[in-house]
This record gives sequence, C-alpha cells and structure tokens, in this order.
Amino acid sequence: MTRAGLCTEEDIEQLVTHFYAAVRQDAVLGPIFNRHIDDWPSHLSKLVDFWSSILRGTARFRGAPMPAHQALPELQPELFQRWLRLFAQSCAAHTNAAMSARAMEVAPRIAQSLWLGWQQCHRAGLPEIPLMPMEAL
Ligand code: HEM
Repeated sequence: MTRAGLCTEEDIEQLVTHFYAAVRQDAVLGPIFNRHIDDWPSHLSKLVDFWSSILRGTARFRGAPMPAHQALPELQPELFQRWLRLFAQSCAAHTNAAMSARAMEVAPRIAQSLWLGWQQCHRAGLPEIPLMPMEAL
C-alpha cells in the first residue's frame, strides 16, 4: 500500500475534527487549548496538514511543533498522557482502522519527543521525567 493509500484527506479531517472537539470539551485540556488558540479553523487546518504529511506523505505541514509546545508554560506529563488517551479514543472511533493504527504508532513517539524537548527547555539539568508507556495509560 502506498502511503497515500492508507487514508483519504477526508479520513484525516474526520479524525482531527473528532479529536479537537473532544479536546475542547475536556475539563483539563480544554481550557489550555482555548487559552492559547484564538483561531480554531486555522489550527484545525494546520493539524490536518500535519497528519496528512505523516499519514499520506503529502509534506504539506509547514509548522514548528517543538517551539510551539516549548512556549506553553503549563505542560506536564499528565497532560500528554491525557492527550494520548483522548487521541486513542478518537482513533478507536474512526472507521479507517489501518489509519488509526498508524496514527497510534506515531502519536506516542511525537508526544515523547515534545515532552523531552519541553523538559530540556524548562527543566535543564534536572532528571528527566518519562511519559508512561501507552499500554499503562
Ligand atoms: C499536553 C499535550 C498537548 C497540548 C496541551 C498541546 C497544545 C497545543 C497548543 C495550545 C497548540 C497551539 C500553539 C500555538 O499556536 O500557539 C499546539 C500546536 C500543535 N500541536 Fe499540540 N499539544 C499537545 C500535544 C501534542 C501532540 C502529542 C502532538 C502531535 C502528536 C501535537 C501536535 C501539534 C501541532 C502539529 C501543532 C501546530 C504547531 C505549529 O504551529 O507549528 N500536540 N498544541
């Protein structure tokens, strides 16, 4: 299967829309996202580009996730874990199981990398706090 054959743009739009609707309703993550994001349509469009680049190899994404997350002062491992649990729920609810499986391989690795980068920025010299493995969430 080519990478573009894994899923359609519509599949990705559905996943991103479902996930960020859940995020915005989440008691803990919702207020953080709503504090930092003024323009939701533009955020969702950027996230569709992000996942399209990863899952379909379209190379459309032009952002910089590491500095964007390092600029969020309130990040903690529990927040990444909560993000991953919600993302897993949105993936499980999607009709394209192959796409969801791939997204769930990639998302924990990106979360780990963003959390490591955040700690290097905000906890330099302190012991690294690991994220819990996905199976334990
Ligand atoms: C604790 C968990 C997370 C929180 C609270 C969070 C929050 C945010 C917020 C508020 C923004 C917008 C920043 C801005 O435009 O000023 C953002 C951007 C973004 N997030 Fe997250 N995020 C989390 C985890 C993740 C993970 C695990 C991924 C990927 C798997 C991800 C992917 C992205 C991407 C691609 C952007 C756009 C970055 C850019 O503008 O270049 N986020 N996130």
